[in-house]
Amino acid sequence: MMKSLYHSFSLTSRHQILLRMYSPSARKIMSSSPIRKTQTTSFESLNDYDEQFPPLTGGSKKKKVSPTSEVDLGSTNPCKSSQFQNWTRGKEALSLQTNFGCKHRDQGTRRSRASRSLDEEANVTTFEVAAGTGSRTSVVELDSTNPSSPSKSSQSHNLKIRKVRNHRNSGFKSRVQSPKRKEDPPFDICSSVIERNDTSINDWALADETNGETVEVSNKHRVLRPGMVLLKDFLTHDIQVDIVKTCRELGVKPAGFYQPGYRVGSKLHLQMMCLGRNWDPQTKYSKNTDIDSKAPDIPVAFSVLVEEAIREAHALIDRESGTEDAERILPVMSPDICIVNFYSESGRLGLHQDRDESQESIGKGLPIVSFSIGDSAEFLYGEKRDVEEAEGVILESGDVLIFGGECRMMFHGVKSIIPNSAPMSLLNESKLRTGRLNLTFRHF
Ligand SMILES: O=C(O)CCC(=O)C(=O)O
Ligand SMILES: [Fe+2]
Repeated sequence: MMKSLYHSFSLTSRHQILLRMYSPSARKIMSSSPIRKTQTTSFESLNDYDEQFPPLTGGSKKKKVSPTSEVDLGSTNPCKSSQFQNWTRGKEALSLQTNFGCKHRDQGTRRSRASRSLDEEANVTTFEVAAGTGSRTSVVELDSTNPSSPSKSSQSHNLKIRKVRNHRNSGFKSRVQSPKRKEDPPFDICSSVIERNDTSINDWALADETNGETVEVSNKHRVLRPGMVLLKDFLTHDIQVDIVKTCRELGVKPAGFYQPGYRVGSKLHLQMMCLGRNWDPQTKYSKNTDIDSKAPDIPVAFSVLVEEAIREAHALIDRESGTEDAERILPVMSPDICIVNFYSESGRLGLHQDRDESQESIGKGLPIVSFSIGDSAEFLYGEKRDVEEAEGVILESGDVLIFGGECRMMFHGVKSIIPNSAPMSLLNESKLRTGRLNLTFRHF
């Protein structure tokens, strides 16, 4: 398994190009989205990865340094397209590559390079240690590649901290304050002002109502684990465009996108906006009575899509299990929170559990429903907060991932964003910036 995970995330751009050529869903991307240039995977590039998942406790582990390694493809490709049907599954990625006739040089050393030692943290009950590491609460530096994230010196962080202290000492009534941008304008997920077209998101809701109860299940969908379902290509092009436009519209308002972080100054490698209820890595869902910071409502059409996705997942679970037990395996959920993340090409999110919702919600296994739009992501998941043991799956634009029931507390994270993998037609029509938009719906 570790080997397969390792292999699944060692794909060079050449692999990705070939995978796309042979994968039906990827062909769509291939035809619309040019791949800029061929790159080779180097172990130097894993430094970033190490930064993302530093040990929670103790000193830093000495990393073995090995020379850059390339992955060669055989000159002929024996893969049949059917072999690529499952290419999104981490486990199958290894056999996929084997089928490709890939030759891995330097295999032994690569394994050790990817090696991380996070086992000692696997059993911790909370991972918000000090400034937090390796989770949604990761310690991360400012994302210098983010156009709306100006680099701040540690001096300015100190300044901020001092200001807060002065404020406290001045006798003002202090309230729990999330370390939000106050001075920065909201991040714009689109590259220029866009016009909303006539097909409003409310039309999807109407379309859904006319669909009745019949749910046709696509053969591309997968039950990854009991309670964890991947719906491939679930969001149509038009719906994706409208989601981008809606998120953009909400996101440029004062309660819109910002780079979340901690009071001490460290930030997550993404831009975030909350709908329904505010969450941030420092204060979680703690009530904020400040009227200005009220999260916008979740658009009704978003909620309709979530419920529709869960119905489709149920149909798939029933079909695969030959029972009618789906609602027990994956409970129904009607969302009252949506966390919208935007990852630039360098964006990522460490392995974490979504554990800040109510005990009741978590106890019932009410699922997290996640929409992916734009560039694809290498998504990791597993029972432990251990990158080596995690499985991987590629989430492409239009995919919906659902995890609830016994998978509700699964560790998960985004290892990387695959550059230039978004459908060109989506970018043209929505003006979405380079990167990935992700919406995770939850019930508090
Ligand atoms: O971007 C993703 O796919 C995952 C996001 C996530 O896990 C979260 O927002 O809690
Ligand atoms: Fe999460």
